[in-house]
Amino acid sequence: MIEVKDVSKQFVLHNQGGAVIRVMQGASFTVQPGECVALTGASGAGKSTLMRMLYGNYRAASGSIRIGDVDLVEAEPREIIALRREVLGYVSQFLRVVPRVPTLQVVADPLRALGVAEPEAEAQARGLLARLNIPERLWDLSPTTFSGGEQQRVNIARGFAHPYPALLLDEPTASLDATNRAVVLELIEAAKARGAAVVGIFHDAEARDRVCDREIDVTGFTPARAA
Ligand SMILES: Nc1ncnc2c1ncn2[C@@H]1O[C@H](COP(=O)(O)OP(=O)(O)OP(=O)(O)O)[C@@H](O)[C@H]1O
Repeated sequence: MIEVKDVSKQFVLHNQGGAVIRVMQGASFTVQPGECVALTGASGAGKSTLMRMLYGNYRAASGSIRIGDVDLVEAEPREIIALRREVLGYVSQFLRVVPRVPTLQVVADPLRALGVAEPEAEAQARGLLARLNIPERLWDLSPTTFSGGEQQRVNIARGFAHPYPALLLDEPTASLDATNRAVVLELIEAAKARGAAVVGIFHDAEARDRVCDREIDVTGFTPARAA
């Protein structure tokens, strides 16, 4: 489902004399449906950079990243947008939303974009918000003023609303208490059970050990080591 082959990445710092920073070389791995893989490695090793390439925010310098039937290295922006709508979900650590949009709508939006009928999209959003213990009195408010943990749970509800075949998770349990952390781990396990291919960064080692089948240490892809 997710197939990364010989990916390299470098950054050119145009405002610093065109300095070139080579951060990745020869990154190759596959994630099967129903499998969860954790990206590990020391700070600065390239976990976030790899995640951004998997989501299509950064373009790899070479190699291929196949998710579904799209190669993110070659894809046109409209193909990436379609992939994100239908196939590739992403739960980032922080919620980014359009101001003044109510929470219920924030969570139901990905379903509406897929053509799911309004009552069904809203019912699904309500179910997830309740499961993630967001008080019902908050559902009609914009999440911009919510606490860090509340915002993260809204983000998780949004990311799990549609059964994406591929899912990227950036520290999905970072700001959560024990109860909500357990709910998120159950959601990840359920996604795997229905066949999602999951890649995540988990600094929460216990969570990682529970839901991940395998770890990939991205230090193995840093140019000095890979050379
Ligand atoms: N936009 C960018 N421009 C220039 N260099 C960058 C950029 N993004 C990342 N880097 C560099 O790439 C390297 C990898 O960074 P990255 O954020 O991917 O590491 P990480 O493993 O996610 O670290 P952490 O665990 O601290 O978040 C670092 O040396 C960083 O400075």
